[in-house]
Amino acid sequence: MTLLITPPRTPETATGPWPATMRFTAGGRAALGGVDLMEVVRRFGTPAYVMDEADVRLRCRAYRSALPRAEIAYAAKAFWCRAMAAWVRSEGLSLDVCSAGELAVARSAGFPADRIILHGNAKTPADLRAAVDERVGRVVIDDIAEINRLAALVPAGTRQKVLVRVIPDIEAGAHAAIRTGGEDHKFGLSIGGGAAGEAVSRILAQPRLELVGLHCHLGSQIADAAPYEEAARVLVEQLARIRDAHGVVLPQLDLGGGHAIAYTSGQTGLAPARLAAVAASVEERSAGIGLPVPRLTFEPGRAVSGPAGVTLYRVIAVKKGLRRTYVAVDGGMSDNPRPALYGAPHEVRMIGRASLAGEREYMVVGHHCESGDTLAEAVRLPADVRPGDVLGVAATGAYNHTMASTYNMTGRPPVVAVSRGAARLVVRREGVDDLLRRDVGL
Ligand SMILES: Cc1ncc(COP(=O)(O)O)c(C=O)c1O
Ligand SMILES: N[C@@H](CCCC[NH3+])C(=O)O
Repeated sequence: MTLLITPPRTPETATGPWPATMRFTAGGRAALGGVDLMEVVRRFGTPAYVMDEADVRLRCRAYRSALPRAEIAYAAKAFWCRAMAAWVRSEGLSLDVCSAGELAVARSAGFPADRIILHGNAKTPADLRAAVDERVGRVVIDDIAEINRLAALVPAGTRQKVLVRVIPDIEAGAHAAIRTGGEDHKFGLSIGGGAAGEAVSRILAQPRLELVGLHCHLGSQIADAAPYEEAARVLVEQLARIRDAHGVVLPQLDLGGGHAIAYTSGQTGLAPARLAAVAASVEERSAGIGLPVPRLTFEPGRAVSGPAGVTLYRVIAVKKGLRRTYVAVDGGMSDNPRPALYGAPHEVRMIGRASLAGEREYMVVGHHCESGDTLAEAVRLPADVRPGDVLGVAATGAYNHTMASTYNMTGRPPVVAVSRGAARLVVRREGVDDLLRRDVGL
């Protein structure tokens, strides 16, 4: 197969949605991680999530080199399995988990507990117990009552490090459902309303907890650095207030994640380099008010795993409707709920054969029983696209596998990792047998 030479892309220069090692060939084929994607289809079937290990690693490195003094904690909720844990661990990242389940995957892959931060607005007893038993590095307090609940689990003679999640009251994020930084959301403790201050006082009075800093998370798919600058300003001010009120200098500031990626060729993500300006402003502001510079943490999820993923589908039906032509595939909202939930756009390419038929506009839909089951609206595909063809959907490495469901008793797709010319299964396909095993009825 002759591969078209495309210049290597880095997270800073990439504007398109395809992974770093994606190569489209003149013959209509596509290769990822040096593997012909039709080979992946032959070996693992469709639908299948394919993850480009090199792209993930490149993004981890871009964060570390743009923010050398900051801690980068990958947000597991975006994409999580033991292979991913091994990649981010070996790239020196820390980890943000928000359940005992995400923590269990991390620990089973040997992820060091002291590099793990546990989040959650409603941590269950099992979440808190797992965090303490596993000795995670930090727990982020998101509720006043959680302070005593957590402290009661910490063994005598030890101390659990904690951060307090405050509400910076900044609205940012690509969709209302993924904005988390305002007063009118379920996350964090209000600064203005006094809950954040009360949490700080209570933790400082609690001998089994050690307050090490403040946390905030604004939302997700934020393409601009300005909201982070503003959040940093609010949080540094709070560090100064805590110092003045309690004589305690907190050493850490966690600014959360939410950095945008490109879902289509027209979009640009928030490159890690743009966050370097936020880090610089924290240094300046801290110096300005006589505070030692806190260690910053960033928690990117989507920006580490999202662009690395391509989902492969088989076309099942092509149907001309009143206003548009539908291309229906063998997956849909069960493996990618984002278009239905947030109106998220996606770029789609036919792979596997060349076409000289020109292009026309289609709506790519899934095979589930509802009209909102759309994968991509108004995408251009070859005019002769037909059942049996294979489509690749870009930028599906974040919040696809982790948010997948078994709607209509559809088993979840496998995850195939590609790297240096080899493909390997890292999460197997869920079959009807798996689904039936849970059904203990009759
Ligand atoms: C506390 C926290 N940190 C990090 C993230 C990761 O977000 P993203 O994948 O948008 O970077 C989230 C999810 O929005 C979150 O809730
Ligand atoms: N699930 C959302 C992101 C939520 C981030 C978690 N706080 C998405 O797919 O965009």
